[in-house]
Amino acid sequence: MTSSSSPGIMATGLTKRYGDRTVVDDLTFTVGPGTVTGFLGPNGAGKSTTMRMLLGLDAPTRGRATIGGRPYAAHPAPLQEVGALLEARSVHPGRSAHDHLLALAHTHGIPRRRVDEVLELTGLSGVARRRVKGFSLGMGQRLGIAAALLGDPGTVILDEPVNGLDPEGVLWIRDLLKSLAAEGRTVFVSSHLMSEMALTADHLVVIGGGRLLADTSVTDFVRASGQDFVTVVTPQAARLRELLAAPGVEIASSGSAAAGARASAEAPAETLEIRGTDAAHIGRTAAAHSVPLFELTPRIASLEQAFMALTRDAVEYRTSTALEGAMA
Ligand SMILES: Nc1ncnc2c1ncn2[C@@H]1O[C@H](COP(=O)(O)OP(=O)(O)OP(=O)(O)O)[C@@H](O)[C@H]1O
Repeated sequence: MTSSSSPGIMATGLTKRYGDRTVVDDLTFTVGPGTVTGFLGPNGAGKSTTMRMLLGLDAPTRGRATIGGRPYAAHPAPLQEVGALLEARSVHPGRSAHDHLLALAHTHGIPRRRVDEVLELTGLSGVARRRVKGFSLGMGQRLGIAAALLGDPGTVILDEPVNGLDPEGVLWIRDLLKSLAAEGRTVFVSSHLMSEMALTADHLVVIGGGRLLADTSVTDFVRASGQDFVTVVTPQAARLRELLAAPGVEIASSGSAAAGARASAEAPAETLEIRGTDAAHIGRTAAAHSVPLFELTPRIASLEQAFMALTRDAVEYRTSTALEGAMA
């Protein structure tokens, strides 16, 4: 990383009104270096608008945003300080990926060799001479990320970078973001995909209806929501209930016998949802008393549930598609 050490992103009372609608409402948060910070919110929550204000593309109605201690526009070489991928990209369709990046490098005083480096980094070397016009959504997304990284910036701001990527691309983005953070960069990445953020981010800034709902670590976010549970399938549900009974432990039965998880000589297996204790304790207790378990699964989907619980009132609109997307 060539740029100065990165003191992060700071939003103070950031507010945006369109007419009489307040779409970003008095947001104050900081994003520190060395970790991936997820910017979560349902569709229409104001994530893109906030990112555009951070990047000086929209003027705040009120409040202030700085990156590395200054407003974006005050950086003499912004591309070397902040790399951004926003939803709307402008790439000349007749140009090749290589030429697009080279033009960008020239304009911003970035050495030519950096073009090949970012092409390599984003897996585009093999298609670098092809016209962007023929690129898939995923390839276009990779090109956008290549452009964001061209200036070797200390801060990276990416709006929904996994949109349009296939599973391999999603995995690649996850690893890339983590390695950028491990190099000490500030990484701020928006998503409405909770499960993806659970795997990628260490810290979360959550908004709904333009307001800050949470600014916390992923672990604390889930823990605070009280939505964690463990799924257990056992043919000795009654016995396991007795053994696990303790203050704060809640055991619910889904009632259904798990098809295919039935041992011929035993009672039908029952599926239990257990809250207030963890999988390790349940597994040890069951083993110590020879209670067979056919399944013991900590539910990491709890980030979805925590998020849904938190944003339920703040969701501006929902369609079944948006909801399915949010649960993916
Ligand atoms: N130029 C604009 N004029 C009027 N309203 C706008 C404008 N830009 C955004 N909005 C509104 O502001 C709200 C927040 O939009 P924004 O795109 O920031 O949300 P988001 O969280 O990024 O959602 P998504 O994931 O759907 O992009 C939406 O209701 C949107 O319609």
